[in-house]
Amino acid sequence: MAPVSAVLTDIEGTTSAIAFVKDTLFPFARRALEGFLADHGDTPEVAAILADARRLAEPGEDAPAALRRWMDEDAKVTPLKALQGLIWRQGYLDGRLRGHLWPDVAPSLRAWSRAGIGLHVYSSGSVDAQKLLFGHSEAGDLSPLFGGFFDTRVGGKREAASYSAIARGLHLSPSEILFLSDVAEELDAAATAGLATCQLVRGADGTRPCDRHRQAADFPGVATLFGLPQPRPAAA
Ligand SMILES: CSCCC(=O)C(=O)COP(=O)(O)O
Ligand SMILES: [Mg+2]
Repeated sequence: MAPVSAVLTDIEGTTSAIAFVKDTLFPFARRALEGFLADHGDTPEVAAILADARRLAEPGEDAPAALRRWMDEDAKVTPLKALQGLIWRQGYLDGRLRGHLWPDVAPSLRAWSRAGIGLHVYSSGSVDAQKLLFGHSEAGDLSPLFGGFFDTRVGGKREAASYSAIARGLHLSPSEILFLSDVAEELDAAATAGLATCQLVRGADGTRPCDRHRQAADFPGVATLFGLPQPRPAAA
């Protein structure tokens, strides 16, 4: 096993509770959708997202209807993810949203970063949404810890080619990168591309363990398995 020089992490189910994404973030965007489109639909950024949505919509379906359907299906479609990121921005900036992180995550990320391990994110949530979640997290602004942010623009999370592209983008050999996720199909794709993998099996999220990959209950457990530093003990 090559030593780990970089960690690539998923968000939902890995750094953050599935319930935060499904019960807080998604309903926030759903409630705000119509008003946001009415207020911002003419801006170049939102107009480009709507054009992309129309291109991917079913025949006869308009962009708002397609966006609502994708929300209902939890579809990982790039225009929906881009729009959700823009809607969440308002909530993060005015304090209605704060990014949930499991308590073990921030201390471990800080320890790994101090040790020179590169930290990167790969989520179906848009790059903007990733930066907002880590920038306005319950543990403060963690965005400076991360070097790279990747979303579905690089490809789907269940496709090996996406992980190869990320490794090329980071100028690293795939075997130096440790990918963390709760989802077996994502870990399978990463392993096919040659990345090291570890499944986060978080009891509170009801993750189904997958014995094709090494498993940890939290980030210190990942550190133990892969020889990464442990967080500093909390001050008494
Ligand atoms: C960037 S936080 C929102 C996450 C999100 O929109 C989502 O669909 C979950 O994707 P993940 O790849 O982090 O499981
Ligand atoms: Mg996940």
